[in-house]
Amino acid sequence: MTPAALTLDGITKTFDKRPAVDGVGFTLEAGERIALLGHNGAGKTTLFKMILGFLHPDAGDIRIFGAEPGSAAARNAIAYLPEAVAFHKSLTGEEVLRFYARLKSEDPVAAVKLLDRVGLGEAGRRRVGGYSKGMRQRLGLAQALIGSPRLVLLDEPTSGLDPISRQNFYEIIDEVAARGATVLLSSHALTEVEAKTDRILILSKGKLVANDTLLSLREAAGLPIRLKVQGAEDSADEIASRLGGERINCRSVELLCTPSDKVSQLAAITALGPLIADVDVSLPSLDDIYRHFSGETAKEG
Ligand SMILES: Nc1ncnc2c1ncn2[C@@H]1O[C@H](COP(=O)(O)OP(=O)(O)OP(=O)(O)O)[C@@H](O)[C@H]1O
Repeated sequence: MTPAALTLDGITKTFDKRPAVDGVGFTLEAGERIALLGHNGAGKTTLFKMILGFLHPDAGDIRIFGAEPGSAAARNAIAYLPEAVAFHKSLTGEEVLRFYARLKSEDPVAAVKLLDRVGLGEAGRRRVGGYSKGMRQRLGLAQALIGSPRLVLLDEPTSGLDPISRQNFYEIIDEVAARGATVLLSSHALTEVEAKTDRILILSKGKLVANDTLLSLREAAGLPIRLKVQGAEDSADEIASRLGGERINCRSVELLCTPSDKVSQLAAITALGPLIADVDVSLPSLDDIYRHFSGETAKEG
């Protein structure tokens, strides 16, 4: 049986008697794109450092394609883009990639071609000291992709990128996953990862409080669906009295319902005919779901 890309089992790491990572376990398969979410200090970077073999867990087991963190097999499989990526300022983008290609025993010519892929083709001969934060981040991504890694760890990779660069970044992530690599990225940009990843892990105070697809997390959270009903002229009061709900401004009424009540609630709205100008249906966002799961642990804490 082929081993999973990454397996964590009961991982715990304590600093100064405070658990930074507390009994975390999950498995990632080849070709998955997974978002790791959590507040500042939730333990995301500590988890990455243990997967990379930079830190040793106090308890538990980590396997990268069956290999121990830090072993030659694990290091060959993994690529990492740290949160604050830094390169020698006097080197050009091309020189940086050639340097890392040699470190990884990979082809420097193929590595330099990655500059085009991250939109830095024209800046490749300029010194990194003159790059913007977004350009350094893209160079970091090119560095991480040298040698076609099978497990790509990205720590807040899109911070500092403008909207077009972010889009371009996720297109590259899609390509990397499509050729079978597993991508684990940490982020605070919830709306951004919502449509761009296959599965979501939420860390709260070092504990893994959610591990599922957005669809399943939405179901498990049981958060209400919001129906914003816009009335035709002067009909908001009548809509509110016939359907219930809350007037949110002079023309609109907001109703909350469960997923199973949605269709019957929409039918009741439609039955009001000319009183209704428009209906807007909002499912709980990843923001709502994130707050739901991380809030539960905060209460327990
Ligand atoms: N070397 C260290 N020594 C002592 N405490 C540490 C060390 N590294 C991390 N911590 C603590 O462990 C906890 C988790 O930190 P970590 O950097 O993993 O969080 P994070 O989720 O990556 O946060 P952020 O989103 O702010 O980057 C924090 O309370 C942090 O202060």
